[in-house]
Amino acid sequence: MQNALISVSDKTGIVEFAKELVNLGFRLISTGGTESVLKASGLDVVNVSEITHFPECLNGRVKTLHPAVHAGILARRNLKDHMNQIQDLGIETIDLVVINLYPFAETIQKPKVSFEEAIENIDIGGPTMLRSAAKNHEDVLVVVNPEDYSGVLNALKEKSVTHVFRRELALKVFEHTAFYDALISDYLREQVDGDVFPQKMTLAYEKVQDMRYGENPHQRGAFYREVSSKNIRGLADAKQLHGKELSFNNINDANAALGLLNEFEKPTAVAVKHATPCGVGVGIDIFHAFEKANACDPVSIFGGVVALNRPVDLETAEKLGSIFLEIIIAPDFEADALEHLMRKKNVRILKFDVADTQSQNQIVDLKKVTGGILIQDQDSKLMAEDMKVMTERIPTKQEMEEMTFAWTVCKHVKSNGIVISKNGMTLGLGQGQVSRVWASEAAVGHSNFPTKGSVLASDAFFPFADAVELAAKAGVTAIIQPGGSVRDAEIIEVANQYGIAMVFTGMRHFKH
Ligand SMILES: NC(=O)c1ncn([C@@H]2O[C@H](COP(=O)(O)O)[C@@H](O)[C@H]2O)c1NC=O
Repeated sequence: MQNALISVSDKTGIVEFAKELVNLGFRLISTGGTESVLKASGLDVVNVSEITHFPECLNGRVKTLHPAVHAGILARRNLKDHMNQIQDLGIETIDLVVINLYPFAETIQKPKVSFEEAIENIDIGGPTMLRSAAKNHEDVLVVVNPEDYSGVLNALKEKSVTHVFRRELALKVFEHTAFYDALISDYLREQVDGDVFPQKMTLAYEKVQDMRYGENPHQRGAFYREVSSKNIRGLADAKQLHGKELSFNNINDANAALGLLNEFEKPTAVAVKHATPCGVGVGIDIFHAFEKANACDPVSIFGGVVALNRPVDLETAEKLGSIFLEIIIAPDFEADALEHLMRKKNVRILKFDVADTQSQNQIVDLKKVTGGILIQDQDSKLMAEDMKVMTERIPTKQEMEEMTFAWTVCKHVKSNGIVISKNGMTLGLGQGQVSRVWASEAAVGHSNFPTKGSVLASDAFFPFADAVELAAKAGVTAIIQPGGSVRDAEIIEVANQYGIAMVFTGMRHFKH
């Protein structure tokens, strides 16, 4: 008779699975809680202590950690010596191992969980048996995921348990235990020093969905959610109210829109195309904010993403609905507004409140490079200090406010980045250019509105005075930039010549 050892925290489907195993001729061995559930359904179960001849002890810290269990799992059936040894020791083989672990992830994500409770939810016996069984997968079937119960039963019934199938199950175990341990080390690191640049880096992500394809149709893609005690909220938590499944590019673009929107508290609308802002507006209400974002570049917004930080009313929905958009994201939608937007078959409507992410500035930023990964703090600050006025002319209060807006947007544009704005509305965005003067030309050149009386933000210092000359000709009255160029004196002098007010922020915002 073959032995199946079952010890599960998540008891979903275990009774049905165990019944079928009995029908297939397995004897069931189990631990306390699992044994009770199985026995309650009328199954015959041997408690593991009858195998180990040792009682469960230390409040369940030691139940299955015993040579009788591990030798029974690890003995190689084709090695006579192994089989003789276990026979001499009076140990029976364990042929099927069904385990799922203490819910460590769920525990550390509970609000105000104590350190003690987290530690008690580190499963020791379970991973040890899983690893033993996965190591000896040629002889032992190992099931870590309840979703595999039916597949395993089918394979057993049809006598079609192949080497490939065994290996697949073993792989699932090591993926699972590696993920589990990554969560534990992440949690402990948080408790110890919160070091975000540890010597050994492990990350815990679980798949949310496979995408139809990646950035291009010939690339495959999938979306993963970060799992940690920090309970990071992001697009994986957005509720899709309408439209087709999100694509790889949709998620990337929406992420860029939310990152920028996250900076603002007043009613704000952000339009993004190809992960690049193409219009940002701050208004007295969300309708006016969106009108500004749209007016900035009504051409590029076509097929783009719009993210808003206030609920959408019918008036705003009518305006949004008049444009072809891939995605609309807002904290909520009034019933008539949603009904109006849902008339459009293709638009994806996401309910997500960016305010929920506002305390998440501890998160690191990862960039994949060939053969490695770059990790840095998020660019979560705006300025090193209050704006320092560098010119003879001091900016007006209105210019100061406008420069703060332009600077905030500029933080989110690809370098070299230049933003021109007026009245809480971007007029022109020059981004992703390889020279600062080209970025300035693009910002001025793309404006649909007169730039006279506008302000200009530059994500890094001006290497030359050419961009300032260009801004002056465009009618820019105030410039915000980090400063720090060897030519700062010359650049300030040019600003003085044109009566432009210039402030330094002491902080650069490259975005490569
Ligand atoms: N201590 C042990 O030897 C041990 N052996 C199995 N477990 C875990 O105990 C859980 C099942 O316990 P129960 O059957 O008592 O509800 C499973 O999640 C299993 O992974 C153990 N618990 C923790 O390490």
